[in-house]
This record gives sequence, C-alpha cells and structure tokens, in this order.
Amino acid sequence: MVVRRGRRSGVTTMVAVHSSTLGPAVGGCRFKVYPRVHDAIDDVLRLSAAMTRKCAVAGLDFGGGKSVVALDAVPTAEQRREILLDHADLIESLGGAYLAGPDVGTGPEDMLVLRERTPHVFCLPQEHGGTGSSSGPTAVGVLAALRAGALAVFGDEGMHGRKVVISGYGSVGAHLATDLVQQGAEVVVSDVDERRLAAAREQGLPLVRPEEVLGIEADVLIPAAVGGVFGPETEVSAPLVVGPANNQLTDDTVADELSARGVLWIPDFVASAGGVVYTLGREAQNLTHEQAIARVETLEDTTRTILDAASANGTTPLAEADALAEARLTSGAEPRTPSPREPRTAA
Ligand SMILES: NC(=O)c1ccc[n+]([C@@H]2O[C@H](COP(=O)([O-])OP(=O)(O)OC[C@H]3O[C@@H](n4cnc5c(N)ncnc54)[C@H](O)[C@@H]3O)[C@@H](O)[C@H]2O)c1
Repeated sequence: MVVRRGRRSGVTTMVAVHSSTLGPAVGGCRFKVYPRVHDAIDDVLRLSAAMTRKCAVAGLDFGGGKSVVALDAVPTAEQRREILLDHADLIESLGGAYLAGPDVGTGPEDMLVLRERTPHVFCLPQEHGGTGSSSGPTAVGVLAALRAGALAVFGDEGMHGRKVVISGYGSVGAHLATDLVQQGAEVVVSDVDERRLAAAREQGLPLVRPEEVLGIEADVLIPAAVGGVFGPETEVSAPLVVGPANNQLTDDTVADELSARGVLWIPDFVASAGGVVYTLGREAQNLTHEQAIARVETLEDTTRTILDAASANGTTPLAEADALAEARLTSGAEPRTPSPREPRTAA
C-alpha cells in the first residue's frame, strides 16, 4: 500500500494492491470525505481485499486493488482536478500494478482526468474509447445472482408478484428497479438523497424510510447503497438478500448469523461482479458488448454452484464463495494476464 500527499493539492491519496496472483490489481477509485485518514486506510485495505475475492470468483485474470482519495472537505471543481492529477501520478508510479476505475464519488469523466497522467485507467467515457459507467452491467450481474437465489429460496427464479425492497436508488438501484418492475415485481425503494427520492416518485415507485428497510416484510432485500449494513445484531425480515453494495457485512462472522436466522445472503463480491466482468471483458479482452454481457450472465451459474455447495456441505454461501476464490488463487495456473491496452471506440 502506498499513501502520498499530493504535491499540487496537498490532499492524501492512497492505493492498495491486495493481490496480483492472477494478474494486475484492479479496483475503483473512491473519492470521499473521511473523518480521519485512518478511516480511509481501513476502507482501502478492506475494499482491495474484496476486489481480490471478486476477481477470483468471477474467473478474471486480475488481482484486487483499490484507491482512495481521503478528503477532509468537499473540494471545488478546480481543486478536484488537481487532486485527481495528484492521484494519477501515484497510480502511474506503480507502473501498471494497479488499474483504476470509477467507484463511489468518481465516474467516467474523472477517469479521463486520471488518463492525462497515466494509461492505467479503465471505464473512460464511451466517446473517449472506454465503456463508460458500469452500473448497467453491474445490475445485470445482480439480477443473475438474484435468479439463482430465488430458485434456492422460493423454488422458482421468477420475480412476478414478489416484493423487492431496494435500499439505494442510485445508478445500479435505478437499473434494478426498472428491470424488476418489468418482470412484474412489487418494488419499493429507499434513499437518503431527496433528488433520488424525487426520481423514484416520478417512476411511480413506493418509498420506504431508510430505517425501515431491514424490517419491512418482503421477499427480497437488495442493498444498493453503502457497506456495513449487516452487523451481529441486525434483524432482517426478507429471506433473500442480494445486492451490489460492497462489504455489506461488518465482519465475515455475520454471514453465519444471517444463515442461522434463515436468511440467504449472497456474498456481495459475487453479486456485484457484473461491472468489472463487463468492463474488463470489453476493455482488456476485446469482447463485444453481447459477449461481455453473456459473461456477466454466467454469474447466475457461479452463484448456483456456490449455493448448491453451501446446501450440500451445511456451510454458508460466504464460506463456499471464499473456497472458490481460494481454489483459484492457489491453483498454480499460469495467469493469462491481458495487458492493458489503449482504449478503443466502443461499438
Ligand atoms: N456502479 C457499479 O458498477 C458498482 C459495481 C460494484 C459495486 N457497486 C456498489 O454498489 C452500490 C451502489 O452503486 P451505485 O453506482 O448505484 O452508487 P450511487 O452512488 O449511484 O447510488 C447509491 C445510492 O445510495 C443512496 N444512499 C446512501 N446512503 C443510503 C442509506 N443509508 N439508505 C438508503 N440509500 C442510501 C445514495 O443517496 C445514492 O442514491 C455502492 O455501494 C457501490 O460501491 C457499484
């Protein structure tokens, strides 16, 4: 891990490379206000470890990394650019060991700024040769994992007539809501941002307050907002939990407690892998849109394999997903490392 104070901005930014066993480390760049730099360090370490598991389980030849811009206040537009250029210098100094994409607080336009100083960036805007926002493919992956989960819990993967609560009506949450409504689900959403609530109202979606999300009677709960949602004492009403938010559990033992209470929790690093599978498929492996989406859809089979193993072995999906990741990381297979290449114009 490298932590550096930017020479232009004076802001501390950091990169963690958790694993390069399967290939160069990939992960998003988080741009966020933290109470203390130590909180940012905790975040970058935990998130980079989650990326290792995500890439390994999804069959990607990439390792886990993450970068964080540890803000103490929201910057102006000019400061933001200087901070990003400083951060790009840090990424460049690692010589390709870490490839950055968007994460909470950053988007494809910010990747364009990073690109001014380093080629080790993905998810540029489509008009600049990248694949842009990965939230659509991430939602496709969540829906694939949801089908496997629904089959396990309800004996039927169909969502027609099922009540689904989506916590976080952001980019991924909105994609999920639209798709699930189309499938005939009764979708209820929650958010803390008034603008997002207004957008949900415009779509005719019923709203629920954030503090009610866990207790509401529903078939499925989709955490699509922030991490750390489930702790040792958290009661969850829905029998199936699957969503894109990273690091949903306060620690791994919570998976056992959820399981003991009859809640099927699909590991976040499995359910949220669609974005990275799609983006790297397109940008590093030259897949077409259709081929990359087909690869995202295979997360349904991966999830089913994990759930079947958990059921057969009397373990949790987290234990089985970890075992799958570990098997890949220790298989000794020569990683097929696709070299990062110049972005090309998306079809
Ligand atoms: N976008 C992707 O491709 C992708 C990929 C993997 C993982 N994820 C993770 O999935 C989650 C959602 O991603 P996104 O791109 O939609 O982010 P986003 O920022 O667009 O949306 C998150 C939404 O959650 C809301 N929110 C914040 N705190 C909340 C709370 N306590 N209760 C309810 N709502 C709350 C925010 O107001 C926002 O509207 C994030 O945790 C992200 O790290 C996203």
